[in-house]
Amino acid sequence: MTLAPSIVERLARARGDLRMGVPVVLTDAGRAALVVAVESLEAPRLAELRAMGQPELAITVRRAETLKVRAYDGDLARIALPPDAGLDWLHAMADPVDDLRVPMKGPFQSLRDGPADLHRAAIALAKSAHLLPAALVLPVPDGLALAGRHGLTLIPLAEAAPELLRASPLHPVVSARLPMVASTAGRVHIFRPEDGGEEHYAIEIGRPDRSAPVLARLHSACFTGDVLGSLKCDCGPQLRAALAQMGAAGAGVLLYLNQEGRGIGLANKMRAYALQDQGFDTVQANHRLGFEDDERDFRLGAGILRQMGFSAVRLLTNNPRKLAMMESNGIHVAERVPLHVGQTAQNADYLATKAAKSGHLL
Ligand SMILES: Nc1nc2c(ncn2[C@@H]2O[C@H](COP(=O)(O)OP(=O)(O)OP(=O)(O)O)[C@@H](O)[C@H]2O)c(=O)[nH]1
Ligand SMILES: [Zn+2]
Repeated sequence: MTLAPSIVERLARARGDLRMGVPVVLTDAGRAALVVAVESLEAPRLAELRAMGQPELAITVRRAETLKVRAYDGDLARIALPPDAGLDWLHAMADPVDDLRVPMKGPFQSLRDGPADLHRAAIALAKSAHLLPAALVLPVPDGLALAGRHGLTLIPLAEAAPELLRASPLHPVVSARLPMVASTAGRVHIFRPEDGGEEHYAIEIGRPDRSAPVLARLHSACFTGDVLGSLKCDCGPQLRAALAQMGAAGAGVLLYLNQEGRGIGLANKMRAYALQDQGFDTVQANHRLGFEDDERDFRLGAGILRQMGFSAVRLLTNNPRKLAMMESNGIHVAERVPLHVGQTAQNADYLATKAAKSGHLL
């Protein structure tokens, strides 16, 4: 143990830096770049980056499809920043809110030479900071010296890549009894990830037998549905119905996973809702923002169940991806228990889209 922060700690710092609009230095195989998230970039830093060289805009292939930008790097596109492009142009490239009003922002000069690893890592970091997935990347000759001179966080990709790929280990923090409407025998367990990310919760009802499949639900946080009673989705009724079913059975475990908006964060989910008001469905809206349909990592649910001593579940869900992810992460799904509640006039299209495009079972 040393006083210097580890790579996991520096990655947590980098996420905080990007949210604050502070550049981060990424290095890989002798190359280096200064990276800022477009969403949090401000004019003085943009001017400084321009004065230092030729910044490149990195966006996901999803966003590139909407903008009709050529993508030569598979999952992403790199665009040379046009000489006259200012902050407004960059924000419009990242944020689809005005796409319909101002559909074409080109012509674009997509870059195809050279590796895109630093750009890819920049987008991954922006996503994990719950920002729009767009970054400005400025190649620099000596990343180490630059980071040292300005006190910037330095991330060597060779060290960071395994950390970005693995599910962060979670540690139990505390648990306490919680009598609830659904059951007076409730207990809330808090789990904290090592990577400085969101905490997740397990709500245990009764004392489920660890040697038999437990009635379980993986619930993804939905502030609008769970708390506000939104009629646009079925999350609130699903949450309450799952707890009620566990209460009636006398045993069960509900994981409340803080993966708001299928992992894109509440601000981005609200951006998706604004696009839905323009006529796009839930999947199209995510794509226009530059995200995949579902950015959640279900491995952490399996990890929490294992830590709590469960190895098999009767899973309350209509989502086949959850079944597959449980099995591939060492939790046997003995049974799928369907959970159809909370249909409203306002969420009929949303539920139909989930069945048609996301494979949800009816
Ligand atoms: N990005 C985005 N997220 C949404 C939208 N509507 C709901 N969510 C989020 O979706 C998550 C719920 O996931 P769902 O796909 O509805 O259901 P599921 O949990 O995968 O599947 P079930 O187990 O069958 O309920 C929550 O995190 C919600 O915040 C939307 O329109 N856009
Ligand atoms: Zn919801």
